Amino acid sequence: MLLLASLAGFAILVGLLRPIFIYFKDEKGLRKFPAPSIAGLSNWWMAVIQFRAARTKYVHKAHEKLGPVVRIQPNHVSFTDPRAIPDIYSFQSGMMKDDFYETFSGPDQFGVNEHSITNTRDRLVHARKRKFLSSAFALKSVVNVDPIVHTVILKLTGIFDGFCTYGPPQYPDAPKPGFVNLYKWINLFTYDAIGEMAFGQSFGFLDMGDDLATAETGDGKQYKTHIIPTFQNSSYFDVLVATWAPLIDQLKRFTWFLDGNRAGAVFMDVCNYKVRERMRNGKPEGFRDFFENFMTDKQQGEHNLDYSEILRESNIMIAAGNDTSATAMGNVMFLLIKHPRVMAKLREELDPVMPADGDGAFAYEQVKDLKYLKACLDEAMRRRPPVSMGLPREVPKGGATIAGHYVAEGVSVSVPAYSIHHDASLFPEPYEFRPERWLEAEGEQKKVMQQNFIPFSVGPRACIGRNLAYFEQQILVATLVHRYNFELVTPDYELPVIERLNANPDQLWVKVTRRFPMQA
Ligand code: HEM
Repeated sequence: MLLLASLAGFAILVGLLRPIFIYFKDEKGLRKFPAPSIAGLSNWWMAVIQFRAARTKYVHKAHEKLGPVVRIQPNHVSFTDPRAIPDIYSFQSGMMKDDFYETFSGPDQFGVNEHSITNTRDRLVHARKRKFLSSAFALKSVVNVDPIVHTVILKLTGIFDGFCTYGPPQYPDAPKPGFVNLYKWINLFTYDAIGEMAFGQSFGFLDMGDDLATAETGDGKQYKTHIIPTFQNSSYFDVLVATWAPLIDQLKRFTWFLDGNRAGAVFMDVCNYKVRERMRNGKPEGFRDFFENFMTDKQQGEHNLDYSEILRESNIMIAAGNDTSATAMGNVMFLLIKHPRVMAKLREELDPVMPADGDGAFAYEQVKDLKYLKACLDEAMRRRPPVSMGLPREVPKGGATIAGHYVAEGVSVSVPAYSIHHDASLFPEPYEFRPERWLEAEGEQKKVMQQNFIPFSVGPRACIGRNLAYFEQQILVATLVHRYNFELVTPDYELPVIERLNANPDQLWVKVTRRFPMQA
């Protein structure tokens, strides 16, 4: 007994002393970088700020206090010097995604552990996937689905028109009667839209007014799940666990009973159902959905992907295609409602474009070149980037010089988009929501702004869905702004951020009324 207690005591002592020993030994020369609290010594500082769903906020504060280079984990250095963007993310940097991304892998319902385009760390595997997926998201493919998305927008406007006439249902969690959670409705829209665009079949969430999705296990059992909280729980849990990247597998094994741990598998079951449904139904009539685009090339040659890969990449289309876009649209709507001057100016641009006998939903052709609309979208993604945190990359063999600082190989490095977007030397008065800055800037200033605007990241791992993201925002935001007035619960309401993987807005309760008489 005594021997056991001594062994346990010894193990605890080693567990406590090891990080201190590593810290002072400083083999990678990281002690020269300042660190907030115990971040240089232990991963607990990161774990706590992730647990609070506020990683970027605390990393940003650490930079404000300690300067442009900060050690935010024992093996992770964060940079807010803009020179670090190409040094870390460009093609030439030679950096790959680090082991943080392993948290998004694991066996699927058939026991296969296939990496997706977003989390593979293998250069060749990534290049192959990027090639067959990029045609699915090319601007031409996106524009092709405009009539399909149009019908989904009309469904949403039909529902909102009903709210304006009869009042919305009584939501028990609404802070005031007659208010609706705009962010939730936008998220129902993004699911239905990606269902149509990617698989030729909507999720049917707008019709239900709810996010209850069908899921299918590997052995064919079907069940229902609320997909929005499922995805949110899963990404919150995965990112928290990734704090201890080398221990991800063990941590997941010992936390099997937590909802967040199980949520990833449930989300995969929803994707499995969607893919199986698409395979049963065959291709949709009249247009090429993204599924067909990535299964075959332009000459109709089959890519011959195996089911695990089809499932993984479909999962990414559903996950990446929803949460970021809904976040961006929730944010821009909130910022427009908060800034009536900007809203009025945007309407001046939109009103003449919608014909008097139009159906109320903008077509892509009508909005694609509207400059003020684009400036509003960019300004919102600058102020509230949907992916705010620094995306970690691993310094390759031989080390690297980042923004003038030598960093040893194997160290994780990152640049948080939020901090770059709020650097006053790049974006004057950075906390102001002023879309005009994108139209007024000229010459060198314009170049600086464009180079340091990184909501979609840059380089080989930059967002592949950027065209789709702008397309959805342009048509939906234009339609909502043109057709409705929105009122916040109180004019001074500030929309909180809940940072899981993406920096999601909290609930956005608004009162919706029609701008024009009901016939338009
Ligand atoms: C406003 C909306 C969006 C934002 C802000 C956004 C942002 C980003 C960012 C920052 C990355 C880099 C992630 C990393 O390095 O870990 C990324 C990658 C990616 N995004 Fe998006 N995204 C958006 C919409 C979409 C959409 C609509 C899709 C497609 C359905 C999509 C698909 C992807 C994919 C597949 C990757 C991985 C690319 C690769 O590793 O080669 N995204 N996105």
